Amino acid sequence: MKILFVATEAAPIAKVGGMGDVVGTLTPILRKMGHDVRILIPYYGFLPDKVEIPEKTIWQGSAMFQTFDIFETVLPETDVPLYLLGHAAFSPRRVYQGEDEPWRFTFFANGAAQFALNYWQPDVIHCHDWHTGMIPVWMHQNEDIKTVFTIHNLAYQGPARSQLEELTWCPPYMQEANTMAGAIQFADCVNTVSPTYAQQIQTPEYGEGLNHLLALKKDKIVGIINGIDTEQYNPATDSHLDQPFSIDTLEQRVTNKIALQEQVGLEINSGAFLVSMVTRLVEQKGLDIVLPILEQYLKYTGDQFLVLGTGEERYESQLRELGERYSGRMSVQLLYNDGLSRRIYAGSDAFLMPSRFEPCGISQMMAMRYGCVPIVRRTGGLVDTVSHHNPIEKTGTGYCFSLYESLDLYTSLIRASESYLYRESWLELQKRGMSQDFSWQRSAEKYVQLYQDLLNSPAEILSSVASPDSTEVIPKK
Ligand SMILES: Nc1ncnc2c1ncn2[C@@H]1O[C@H](COP(=O)(O)OP(=O)(O)O[C@H]2O[C@H](CO)[C@@H](O)[C@H](O)[C@H]2O)[C@@H](O)[C@H]1O
Repeated sequence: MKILFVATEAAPIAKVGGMGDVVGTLTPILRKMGHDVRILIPYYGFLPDKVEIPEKTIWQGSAMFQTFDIFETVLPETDVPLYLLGHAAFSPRRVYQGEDEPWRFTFFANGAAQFALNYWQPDVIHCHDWHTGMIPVWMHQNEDIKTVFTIHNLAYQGPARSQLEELTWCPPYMQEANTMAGAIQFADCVNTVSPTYAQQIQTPEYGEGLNHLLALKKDKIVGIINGIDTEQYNPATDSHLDQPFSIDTLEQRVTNKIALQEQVGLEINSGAFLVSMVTRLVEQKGLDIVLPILEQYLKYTGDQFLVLGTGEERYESQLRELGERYSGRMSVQLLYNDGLSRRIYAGSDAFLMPSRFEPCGISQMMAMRYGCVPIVRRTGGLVDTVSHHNPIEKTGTGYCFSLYESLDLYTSLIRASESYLYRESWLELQKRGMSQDFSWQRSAEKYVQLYQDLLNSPAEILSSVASPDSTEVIPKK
């Protein structure tokens, strides 16, 4: 099959969050399975620092009264052909955060559709999030190209219909309120990145205003859990670590903890319980329930707290202020740094992810792979990837709490912190996390099945792709 991934991110060269991980790690696996998979992303200003790009364009096209160039290269360390859509709008050295976002990404989607129609025609265009949401709308009546639309973040829905109409061609049959809604209505298949979240988004609590539409389209919505690149993210071979280790040499992990404490300015104390977060600092990630109890937690315990992330100013400033007051016990790293994120997974004792909602979550899987125990809220993909620790039965991989409330989070933190004192049981917990299979293989097979069903008989998608898990009871908020 010929599949074109169209997205705004692709790890390792243009990654802001988990969508980049998915695009950059799923595509090489699909190619290994024998499919001609290629990626198209915008040609951002910083890309020449990250990948070799020939000066010569391979194709020129036009969209929304503008011309654009297509350059071809290869995603580093893979054999995935990578197309870059070049235009002045993408020259700044950033992926997001411009006032021109609605225009530049609608233009990108338009250019991508032109590219697929006129230069390299795939069997399936696999679109990701609102930025590419108009592609399924425009392709709706094209019988040769099917579309899959993956929701990584339902909260960002793109320009509203009224603004869209000023930007581009909105076909008369498109009645939806914004780009994301258009994609949900017209894609041949919509998927999100975990079975639990696929169910949750059909409820008012998680539907971000689109729950009715999603419930109406439920027959074409599936949940396929994300994987991680287990070769790239392997504590036994990761060159960013001071001391590589495996499940059999877990006692050596402490060297990474000490090196991390030293690097981020925490007191060097291998016995202190070190809890970390690596995250975009946005409302989704649960900062609103962390901040009210953080000071109390630091006062009550001798634990250490570390945050790596960037995002909204209100969160950055509150964290910075607390970090200054609890210097040595709390460290706040307001930056994006892949190497440091790996050192955090390898050196911290616990990884906190108290998300308000979580389509899948990749960080908690990376944490477990590196022997860092997750403390998560039972929501979305966190339900599907982390199970609650039961020291008697010797089961579970982390600490889970249910309510989106500071008190529930606090209780869970204290419980984890106290359990850390029982070293043997903690070691077993770490090992259970490290033994989980988070590789892409099973999910990649589900995507292939989904593409194949789409090309053969669209009506059968759900019966063959949806896993039994997708009928799970939706946990209450
Ligand atoms: N400051 C920083 N420095 C270095 N690395 C950082 C970083 N901040 C974040 N990261 C990295 O970015 C990734 C975050 O991925 P997640 O899936 O956990 O969340 P995100 O909300 O971005 O993804 C969205 O899309 C993905 C993919 O579908 C879904 O899993 C998820 O639920 C959804 O919200 C991880 O690889 C993490 O290490």
